[in-house]
Amino acid sequence: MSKTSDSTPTSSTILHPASPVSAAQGGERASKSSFGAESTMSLLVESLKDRLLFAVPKKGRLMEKTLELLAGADIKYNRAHRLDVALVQNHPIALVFLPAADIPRFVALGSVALGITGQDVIAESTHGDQISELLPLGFGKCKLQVQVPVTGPIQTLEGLSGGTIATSFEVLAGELFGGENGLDKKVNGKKTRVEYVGGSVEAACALGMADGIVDLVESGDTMRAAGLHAIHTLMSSEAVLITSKKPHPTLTPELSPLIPLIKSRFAGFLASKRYVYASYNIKRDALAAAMKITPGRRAATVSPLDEEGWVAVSAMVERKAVAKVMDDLERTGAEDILIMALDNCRVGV
Ligand SMILES: Nc1ncnc2c1ncn2[C@@H]1O[C@H](COP(=O)(O)OP(=O)(O)OP(=O)(O)O)[C@@H](O)[C@H]1O
Ligand SMILES: O=P(O)(O)OC[C@H]1O[C@H](OP(=O)(O)OP(=O)(O)O)[C@H](O)[C@@H]1O
Repeated sequence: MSKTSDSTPTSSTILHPASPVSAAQGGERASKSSFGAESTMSLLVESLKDRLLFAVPKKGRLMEKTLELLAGADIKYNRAHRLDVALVQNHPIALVFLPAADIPRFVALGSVALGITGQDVIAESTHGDQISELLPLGFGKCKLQVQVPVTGPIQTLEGLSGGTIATSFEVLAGELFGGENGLDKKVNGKKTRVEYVGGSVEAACALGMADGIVDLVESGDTMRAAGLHAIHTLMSSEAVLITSKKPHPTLTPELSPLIPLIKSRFAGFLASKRYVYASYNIKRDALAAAMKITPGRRAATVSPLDEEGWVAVSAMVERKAVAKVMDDLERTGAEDILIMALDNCRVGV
């Protein structure tokens, strides 16, 4: 995660000044002869006025899954090369492509109405208390953990107090050790040094620069490869859809309904990836046992078969459990067990 400046962003600062565009062309690069850069930029800023601004990660792990989510929600846009703003073609929305680390500030300060970023980024941001989480998105899952060398002399949080910690999460690490209820006060009063490192944090101990680190863990491969292990978890994190707790200045009655609409579309698309649709036939006297295996999200659908004593059942089943569900159904006497992927759905949020 990179350090970010604290300047208050405005519409014009979210555009990439090196890529003048015409609003009429929906973000296509303008012909150089038609406008000066200033006028095309003011044209595009002008076109943002009647749109809901939605900040999304411009690179890294969160970007790919976010683009899938936008496609699943039928949010169509053209993004010109090197431009950090894209006008959505089928809704009054403008996408703003920003580093994940900057998105909480743009949302909290009202430069954009919606955003997608990691919960760890929000917690690290000094604007975290102004952010409202609308929907967990199920990707970007990781943990923020305190890690020390497996064979090192320090194996406890208390042992780290008064030493040196390397991290990209200065605020959260600082609070853990030096905060009002931090470890330093409880253990020995010595101040723990928190050194900011922008990347490859796991190398800090081996290079003798720190006694421990605070860093993200997803698979744990990096931690183990660096001869480290976790001794404390500060938080778990996943990507979330966020908005500001304060009413957004540009949310007109026309634009406000877009927020629940986007949330509902995202929730439905995410559910369609999490669940599959199961259908099968079973004897009525084995139905009770089968219902325990496929209770459905709300309830299963049961309909009589055109054969005495048999019923057809359909229910949504978690994709990750589907193999065992089919085994259990088979053992219960179910036949003609079919599993169908969901292209999309709406689940009510
Ligand atoms: N293994 C991981 N390493 C870093 N971030 C992860 C990991 N797994 C999930 N995440 C989530 O992704 C976010 C980083 O997203 P992304 O990579 O887009 O940010 P970035 O700033 O572009 O990357 P970088 O941290 O490399 O600069 C983290 O804040 C966290 O929420
Ligand atoms: O548990 P893992 O799956 O190994 O992932 C965790 C690693 O991923 C991130 O590093 P990143 O890949 O962003 O590179 P960086 O070290 O430059 O931040 C993070 O800083 C950890 O080092």
